[in-house]
Amino acid sequence: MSRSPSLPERPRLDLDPDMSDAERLDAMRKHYARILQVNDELDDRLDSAETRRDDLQEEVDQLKRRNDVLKSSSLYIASIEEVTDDGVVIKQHGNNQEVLTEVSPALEGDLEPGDRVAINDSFAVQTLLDTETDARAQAMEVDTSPTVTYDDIGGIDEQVREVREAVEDPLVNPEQFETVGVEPPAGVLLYGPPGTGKTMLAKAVANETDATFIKMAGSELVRKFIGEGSRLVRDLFELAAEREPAVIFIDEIDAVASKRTDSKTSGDAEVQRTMMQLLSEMDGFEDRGDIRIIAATNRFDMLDEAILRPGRFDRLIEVPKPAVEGREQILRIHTRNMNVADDVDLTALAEELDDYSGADIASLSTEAGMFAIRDERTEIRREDFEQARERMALEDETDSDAKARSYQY
Ligand SMILES: Nc1ncnc2c1ncn2[C@@H]1O[C@H](COP(=O)(O)OP(=O)(O)OP(=O)(O)O)[C@@H](O)[C@H]1O
Repeated sequence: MSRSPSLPERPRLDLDPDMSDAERLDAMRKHYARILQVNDELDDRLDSAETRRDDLQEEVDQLKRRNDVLKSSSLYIASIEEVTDDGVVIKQHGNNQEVLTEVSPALEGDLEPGDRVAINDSFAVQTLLDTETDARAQAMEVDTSPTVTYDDIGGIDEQVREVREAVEDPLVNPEQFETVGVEPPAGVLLYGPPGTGKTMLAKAVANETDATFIKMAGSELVRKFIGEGSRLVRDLFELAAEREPAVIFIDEIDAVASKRTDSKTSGDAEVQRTMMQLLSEMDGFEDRGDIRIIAATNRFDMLDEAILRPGRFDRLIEVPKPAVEGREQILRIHTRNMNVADDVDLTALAEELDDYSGADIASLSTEAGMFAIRDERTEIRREDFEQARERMALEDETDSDAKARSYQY
C-alpha cells in the first residue's frame, strides 16, 4: 500500500528577546508568509484527497452494479461429461461447448457424469439439477394413439371441417396437393376462449390419421434457464421426426410468441430466443415429411405477427363458445353414457346455458351425475342438472370474488 506523503512541517516562530522591534516585525512577517504557504499546501492535499475519495466512491458504485448484474444474471444448463482430479468437464447445452471447470466446495463429491447442472457466466457449477425435473419429460405429453374422435366434439362442425382440410388431408392424401400444385398450410392456429375443444380437435385429427400426438405447453417452454426453451423446441421437432406421422400441438403459444415488449430483461430475451427457434424449425419444415403442427391460444390479440406469416401459422381457425344448438350437441355427447331420466329436456337445458363453454357443459353433466349418486339414485333427473347449475354459478361467483379481491392488492 502506498503511504501518503508526510504533512508539511508546522511553521515555528522563534523570537529572540534581544531582537529589535524592526527585526521582530520582519520575523513575524516571514512567519505569516510561511503559514500562508503551508495552508495552501494543505488545501491542495485536501483537494486531491477529495478527488481520490470521489474516484473510490465511483469504483465502489461500479462494483456494486457489477455485483447486482452477476447476482441477477441467468444461469445456463450443462451436463457433466467427466469428473477429474482437476475439476469437472461440462458440456453446455445449446452450443455443446466443452469446458473444464471447478466445482464449488458445497457440491464437491456430489457430481457424476450425466448430471444436469446450472452454470454461471464463468462456467462455475452453481447447482445440481434434479434429474426428476428433466424438462423434456415434464414438458411434453406424448400419446401414440389418442382416442378422441370427431364424434366426441360438438358444436364446432365448421372448425372440425377446416382442421381436417388443413391437417388431415395433407397427411392422408399428399399426392392430391402435389397434383393440384398447392402447398398445404404449414401450421394451424386455433384461437378462442378456454375449454372450447381446441385440444380435443388436435387429438382427434391425430387419432384419425394414426399419428402420434405430441403436446407441449407454451408455458413449459418459457423456462428459467437460458438455452432450455430453444432446446425443448428442437427436441419437440426431433421427437416428431422420430415418431412420424405426428401431430405437434403447442398449447398456450402466446407464452412464447407474444408481441415484443420494450423491456430488455434476460427473461424476455430468453422467450425471444425460444420463439426464434420455433420460427426457424417451422421455416425449415417443408421437407420434414408427415408432421403437422397445430397451436392454440386464448389470447390471439397478444400474438406477435411474425408467427402468423405465410409458411408459419398461416391457417387461423377461431373456435368460439358454442351457440345454442352446439350446446345441445355437447350436452348429448357428455350425457350419452349417462342414465338420464326422461323428464330431462336437453334442448330446453341448452337454451339456459348461455355463455357455457364445452368444458363447462362437461363439468355440468358430471356434477349432475354426482348429485344423483349422492342421493343414491341410478337415474339423473332434471333437478340434478338444476342443482349442478346453481353450484357452478356459485363457484363462478366465488372465483370472480377471489379474482376481484386479488386485484385489490
Ligand atoms: N366442443 C366440445 N365438444 C365436446 N366436449 C368439449 C368441447 N369443448 C370442450 N369440451 C370438453 O372440455 C374439455 C376440455 O376441452 P379442451 O381441452 O379441448 O379445451 P381447450 O379449448 O383446449 O381449452 P384450453 O384453452 O383451456 O386449453 C374436453 O375434454 C371436453 O370434455
